[in-house]
Order: sequence, then C-alpha cells, then structure tokens
Amino acid sequence: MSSEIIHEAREKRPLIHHLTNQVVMNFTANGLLSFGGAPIMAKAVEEAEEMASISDGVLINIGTILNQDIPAMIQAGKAANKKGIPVVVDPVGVGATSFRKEAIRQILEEINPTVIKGNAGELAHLVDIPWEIKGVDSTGEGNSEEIARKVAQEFKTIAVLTGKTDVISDGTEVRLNRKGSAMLSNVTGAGCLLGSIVTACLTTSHSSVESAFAAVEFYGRAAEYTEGLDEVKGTGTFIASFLDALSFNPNDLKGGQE
Ligand SMILES: Nc1ncnc2c1ncn2[C@@H]1O[C@H](COP(=O)(O)OP(=O)(O)O)[C@@H](O)[C@H]1O
Ligand SMILES: Cc1ncsc1CCOP(=O)(O)O
Repeated sequence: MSSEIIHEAREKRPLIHHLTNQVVMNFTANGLLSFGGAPIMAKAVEEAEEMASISDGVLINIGTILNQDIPAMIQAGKAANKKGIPVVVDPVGVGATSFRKEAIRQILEEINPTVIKGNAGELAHLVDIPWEIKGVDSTGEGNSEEIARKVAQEFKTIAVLTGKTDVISDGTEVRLNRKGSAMLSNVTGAGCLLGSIVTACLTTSHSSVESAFAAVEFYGRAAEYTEGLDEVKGTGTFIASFLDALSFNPNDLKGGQE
C-alpha cells in the first residue's frame, strides 16, 4: 500500500504551493523535486488565492513568519479548502513565542488543515500540553500518542507528530513509524521537507491517513538507507545522498519491502 502511494504521487507529479520559511526554501524545493513533485514557492498575498487554485496541494509553514504573511497563508488555505485539495500546516517553533502562537491561532481559525505536522514540542504547544523546547527543536519527553490524538481531535484533522518515533493519528487510531535516522535531527529543514512530501502524497487517491503514513515511512526508509552508505561521513554528505535517496524506488531502499 505504501509503495503504491509513492508511485501514484510520482506519476501525478503534483504542483505544491509552498508558503514556507526562508531557511528551508531551496532544500525543500530540491527535496520535493527529487521525490517527484513540482514545487512552487510563493508568499505574495496578491497571488495567494490564484496560486493555490492552480495547485494540487498547499503547504503553510510558519518557520520565519512575519505579521504580513498571515493574510496570504489564510487566503491560500481557504482557496485550497474551496477547491478540495490538501492543506498541510506546519507550526514551526510555535511554542517559542506568543507571536507564533497567535499567528497559528489566526490561521487555524480560518482554514481546515488536512494535516497538521510538527515535532512533539510544536504539537504539544498547540494543545497546551507543557513540553520542553529549544527554539524550533523539541527537547522534551512525554506521551506523543496522546498529543497527536488531541491535536487531531481539537482541530478535526490528521496529526503527524515527528521524532524518533513518528505518530500519525486521526483522533481515534494511532499509527507509528520507527524508520528514520537520528542524522535528520542535524539537518535544518528535515521536518519542513517532510511536510512537503506529505502534501504531495495527500494528492493521491488514497485516504489521508494512509497517504500521510506512506510519506513518513518512505522518508524514514530513505534516511535509514542513506545513513548506512559508506560515503556518508557527516551532515554534508548525508544531505547530498539523502536527496538522491528520495528519488529511489521504495524497494531499492535497504530494508524496503513492498
Ligand atoms: N532520533 C531520531 N531517529 C530517527 N529519526 C528521527 C529522529 N529524530 C527525527 N527523526 C526524523 O526526522 C524527521 C524530522 O523530524 P523532527 O526532527 O522531529 O522534525 P523537525 O525538524 O520539525 O524538528 C522525521 O522524519 C523524523 O522521523
Ligand atoms: C532553523 C529555523 N529557524 C526558523 S525556521 C527554521 C528551520 C526549521 O526547520 P526544521 O524544523 O524542519 O528543522
């Protein structure tokens, strides 16, 4: 099932409208291209609605959000909801400041996200569960399954909570992915790029939970495969080889099974 979703996403080569942060724009565009999607980065309010309406999916990521970015994010999200295409919201660093918390509150009040994706600290802060964070990083420990369930229930969405174990929940059921690599936590934008690939997979004909799970599992498999390569000596070589691996057939990634 997971491989089918990856193949279908690649066949479709979905256009994903990104309203994302400036740290990860280039990495995300290259990562999505390698995976088999088509990225467009566009943040102007003047084109938000039109851009979303010609796209197959929208990703809203608040990593370097400015107050003036909020209307474009809301307009793109609303246009996506109207067209019936997936919208993924990534509340990067939401627990760090009250400005971010207020920005995400405004966005989530206006749009219905298909998926909310974030690390444990980000998702915990969305539902007022105390969790230790350091800027955009999650440093705490606790019950990730409870947080994912609560986010899904409170925002009537699918929660994708990332970390050593990724948790996907529709508010009732919980699915876990343990494939991955700790090296991803040293790559800035690893979570943000995953959001882009999740959005691409949500454009397939499969259910949102299955599609989100397929994206997360594939990403983890690609990271595990990359970590094991002889030529990978550290973060720099990991990034290059990981971008390559994102284009591979799921079965060609070590440990991969159809
Ligand atoms: N310790 C780890 N072991 C394996 N995979 C990890 C680990 N930490 C993070 N990942 C993976 O890295 C990706 C990004 O997750 P995370 O680091 O939680 O996001 P963010 O970059 O948003 O903080 C996910 O695919 C997750 O599974
Ligand atoms: C470092 C940083 N600062 C603002 S956004 C950003 C990138 C965060 O990316 P990720 O959470 O995917 O590592």
